[in-house]
Amino acid sequence: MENKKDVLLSLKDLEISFGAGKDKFVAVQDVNFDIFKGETFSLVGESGSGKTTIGRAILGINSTSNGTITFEGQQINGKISEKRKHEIERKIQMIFQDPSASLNDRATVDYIISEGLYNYGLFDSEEDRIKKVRTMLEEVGLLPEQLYRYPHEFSGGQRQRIGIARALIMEPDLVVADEPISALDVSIRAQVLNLLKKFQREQGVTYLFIAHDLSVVRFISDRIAVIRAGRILELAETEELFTNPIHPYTEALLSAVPVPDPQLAKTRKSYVYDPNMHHYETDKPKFVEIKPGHFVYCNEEEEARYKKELHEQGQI
Ligand SMILES: Nc1ncnc2c1ncn2[C@@H]1O[C@H](COP(=O)(O)OP(=O)(O)OP(=O)(O)O)[C@@H](O)[C@H]1O
Repeated sequence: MENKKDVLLSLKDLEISFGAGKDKFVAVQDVNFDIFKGETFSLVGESGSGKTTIGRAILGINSTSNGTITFEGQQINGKISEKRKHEIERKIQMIFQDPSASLNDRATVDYIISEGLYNYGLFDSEEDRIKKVRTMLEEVGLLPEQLYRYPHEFSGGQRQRIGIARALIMEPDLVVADEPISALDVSIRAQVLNLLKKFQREQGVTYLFIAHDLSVVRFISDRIAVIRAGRILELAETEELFTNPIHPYTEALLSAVPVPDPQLAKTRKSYVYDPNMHHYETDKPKFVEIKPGHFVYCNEEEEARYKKELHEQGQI
């Protein structure tokens, strides 16, 4: 197991905008976080909050308008050499939400899983390549004899397994998993999450897991960042976020998470978040580390109030 505190990816003051002039739309701003080697870091927020935009910027698909993305200590946004770009495209892989749309339906499973191996010459001989692909198929719970089938011959869950095989065969350091289970049948979601965790244990791969639902990420994440309207509002270790949420938006999201215990469900407060309570343009909020490892986006007055409350509760 690698030291979890080694930073693999770092986003600093990241801003991503679309359009220009009066049509300019800032989709992501003030985004600051590090992802440690070997962890599962989840980015959670409602539809349109900017999760996919951040994931695509890390992969180099979206360009950034401000700030830096650093991977293995080197900046990867903005101008980078073709050689470095090629290297990163192997090291950072993506798993998509909709396995039907993301797999080429005219290609066999063998071709889909091998494509990256061909692009990077990651095999010694044809025999070696087939062996790698067969082993990977078994690793994701499919049968080696299904090698020459086409994606439409598989169920949704099996197609997602093909998508996972295609990403993991590249032995990436980071996998951006963008809502990898939300298009799947509820009954097979846990299996796919377990499969992702298995690869993490075996290969030490790091995940940036994107989801719109906190309950999905609770059991797989080491740390969670909550995003709303392009800004990260809170970031903490998973249990810390669930037991001691600080930002009112996180509290509102958590009050929507179903609680299995009916008694507990009755006593839990229900929060409604009013976005107008924050005046970001005039307040100059910052992403402040309120407790060790627990960050909240807040202005000075909120910071003082949060700290006072935590002090009174004996948390700091
Ligand atoms: N290419 C683009 N051009 C213009 N606006 C865009 C583009 N891509 C994304 N946006 C806008 O940026 C915002 C963030 O979108 P994004 O897809 O990142 O959200 P998301 O949190 O991933 O949502 P979802 O869960 O629906 O995928 C949205 O308002 C979206 O309309």
